Formats: sequence, structure tokens, C-alpha cells
Amino acid sequence: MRWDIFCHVIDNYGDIGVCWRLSRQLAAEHGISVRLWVDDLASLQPLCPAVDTRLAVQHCQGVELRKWVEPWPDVEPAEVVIEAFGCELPQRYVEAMAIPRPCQPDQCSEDKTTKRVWINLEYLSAESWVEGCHGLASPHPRLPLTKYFFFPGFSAATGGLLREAGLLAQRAARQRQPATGWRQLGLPEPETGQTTVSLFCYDHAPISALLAAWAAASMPVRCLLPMGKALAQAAGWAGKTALKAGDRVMRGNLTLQVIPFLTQADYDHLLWLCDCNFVRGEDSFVRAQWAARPLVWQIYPQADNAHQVKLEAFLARYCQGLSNDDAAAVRRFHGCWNGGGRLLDWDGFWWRRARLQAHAQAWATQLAQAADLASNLVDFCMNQQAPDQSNDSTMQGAGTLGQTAYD
Ligand SMILES: Cc1cn([C@H]2C[C@H](O)[C@@H](COP(=O)(O)OP(=O)(O)O[C@H]3O[C@@H](C)[C@H](O)[C@@H](O)[C@H]3O)O2)c(=O)[nH]c1=O
Repeated sequence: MRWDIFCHVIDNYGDIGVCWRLSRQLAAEHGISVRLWVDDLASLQPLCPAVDTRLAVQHCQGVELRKWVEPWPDVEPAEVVIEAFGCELPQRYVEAMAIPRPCQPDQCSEDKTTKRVWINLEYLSAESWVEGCHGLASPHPRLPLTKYFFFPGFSAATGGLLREAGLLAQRAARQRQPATGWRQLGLPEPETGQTTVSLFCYDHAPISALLAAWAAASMPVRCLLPMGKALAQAAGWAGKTALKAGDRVMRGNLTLQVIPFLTQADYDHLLWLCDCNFVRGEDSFVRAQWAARPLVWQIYPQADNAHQVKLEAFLARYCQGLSNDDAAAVRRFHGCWNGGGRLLDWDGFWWRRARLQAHAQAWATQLAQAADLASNLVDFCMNQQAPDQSNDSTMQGAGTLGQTAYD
């Protein structure tokens, strides 16, 4: 089985972060031959330093990496085509997708051709409307093609979350042996009584206010800050012109340690080891949930404050099971961190750490009851390809979106 995944990098690392993780998992766990087409290989390199940005074709961790170039070359489309986050596929590729493929013995339909499956992998949202839209079909206005909308999400009625097989067991093992983990990351173990936090955020976050709150905290805090845009504000707060990996700043009860940008795997390990993780966007946000440690999410900002609704939808799910008081503290802290304008009350948040920790653990366990996104995606695509299913029958349950998706 061959799949093509297309990734147009809008900004930052989330688009490629999700595509790269999904590609690797499909190859490693589902035996799929994946070609990942990326229009900006440089954005992948920090996550996977083995990537050579000069190469048009290369193989990395079981995935065939391709530069998405224009003009688009002649390429035989794969059986399954994923456009990530609504990126527009090359027109010539779409035309080629419409040409019937000779069938495999087990996939033959009556006309001796098999269908290509075209998926638009959407952004993650905890909002309830996602359940109604997951799996919707949209027929192409001109070509004999149908595009399906696949929504990641937090309930069984959605496409689920990316989670590799054995992830929770690996995490639990590492958390039982933290000393080994810290050594492998090249970082010292925390001192007794010190809270270690990782801080990955956008540069518009109130970073100075957070660092000041930690400096004035009642208990020592070690903040591990990976190289990135947040450094400028942190340097300004520390009274320095710049900060680089390896730099350490001590103020009051805060030790601020700048660390390199880690590979995706090492970043996971960091999240598993920290007591609390500040994460952003989509992929680090999901990984922090699998880390089963308290998290603070900075949501990716959208026009008209649409992100506030998404943030609220997540908090409504996440806070279930917390006491009213703890839930209010979690909401307050997220509100401030996401531009709510009030003071960041770290002590008021963190004295609850034992309960927040137990909750994070229970949340991860609960989420892991659902099937993971890659498995759901494989099942979905196999169903669309099954010879006894016409488009009509597959669309009955899901409904159609009409042709607006191509506008
Ligand atoms: C800090 C760090 C992150 N990472 C990885 C983890 C993730 O795969 C990736 C970061 O991606 P995210 O957490 O999603 O945050 P992000 O903000 O980088 O990404 C995005 O957010 C989306 C919602 C937007 O739509 C995207 O356009 C994009 O902005 O970087 C490392 O591999 N090493 C590191 O040291």
C-alpha cells in the first residue's frame, strides 16, 4: 500500500510536526510505504537533524521524503492521498488521481479499477461540531473524485489523536527511571524540592510575567527553555541582549536554563520528565497530554479570537473530574497565559500540583482508551477502498459537504 502525504508549511513546526509523526507511524506500524511531500524541508530539520534540505528525494526513519516543487513533475499518485490541513494539491496531481488505477486482486470493483482515497486531514479541535463533520465527503465538481474530511479529536466519534503503539508504556518506564532520562538529555537532575518546567510558547505570551512569577515563587523552579522565538523576551527580562543554548540565568527562586531545540523524540522525553509542561499549537499540546503531567497550553492565535472558543472547548473536557476550585485555577491560569490580561498566579496554580498530577495521569489513561489517529485513518481508508462499497453507501453515514471544499 502506498500513501502520499502533502504538507505545506504555513509557519512554525506544527504542520510538519504532525505530518512527520504520522508518516513515521504509518510506515513503522502499518507497513505503509509513505511519501511525504514537503514544500519547506528546512522546517523539518530541527525536528529531525538527519534531513538534508538540499535533496529532492531521501529516506529517513522509514519515510520517503520528497521536496514539493513547482512546476509539479509527473508522478503516479498513491492509493491514498492525504492533504494535510487543507493544503492545495498540485493541479496536475489531482488530474492524475482521477485516472483509474488497475486493481489489485483483493481490491477489484466491477469495472476492474480501484478507487484512490483522498483525505483532508484537519486541525485538532475539542469542539463538539467536529464529531458531525468527521468523515464527511465532498465530491469533486469536475472529476470522478471524492475528498473526505478527517478530523482529529478527543472523542470516539472523531479521528482521535496521534499515539504510537507502546507510547504510554515507554513513558511510564522513563518516568520510573528519571535519572537515566536526564542523563540521556544531557541535563542535570532536578535538585530536591525544585519544580522543573519546560517552556515552549509563542513570543506574544506574557513570558516576562511568568519568569517574574517564578522568580518570586515560594518554591524553587527550574525552567527549561528550548531555543526559539521566546528567547528574545526572556533575554530582555533577564537584562541580557541575547540568550543561547547552555546559558543559565538565576533570579530569586528561578533558574532559567536555555536548552537546544531537541529532536521530536527527545522533546517527548523532556515532556515526560518535567513536572509541568508549557506547550503550544497542536503537536506539542498532544504530546504533553501523553506525558501525563500537568500542562499549560498556549493556543495558536486565530482571527476574530476563534481560538478562544477552541481553548474553552478543550478546558471544558479537560477540567471534568477536577474539583470546582482546581478547575477554576486551571482555567484562570490558561486565561492569563492566553492573553486574559490578569496576573499569572503561579503559586495559586502550583500548590495544587499533587491533584493536577493525578488528574493529568487519569486524563492520559482515559484518552488512551480510544483508538489512535493513524489506526483510525488506516481503517477509514480501507473502508473507502473496499470493493463492495460504492461512494454512495460510504457517504450515507457521514453525509456530504457539497463542493464548497474545492472553492
Ligand atoms: C520545543 C520543541 C518542539 N518540537 C516539536 C514538537 C512539535 O512536533 C513541533 C511544534 O509543533 P506545535 O506544538 O504544533 O506548535 P507550532 O506552533 O510550532 O505549530 C503550529 O501550530 C498549529 C496549530 C498551526 O496551525 C501551525 O501553522 C503551526 O504554527 O515541534 C521538537 O521536536 N523539539 C523541541 O525542542
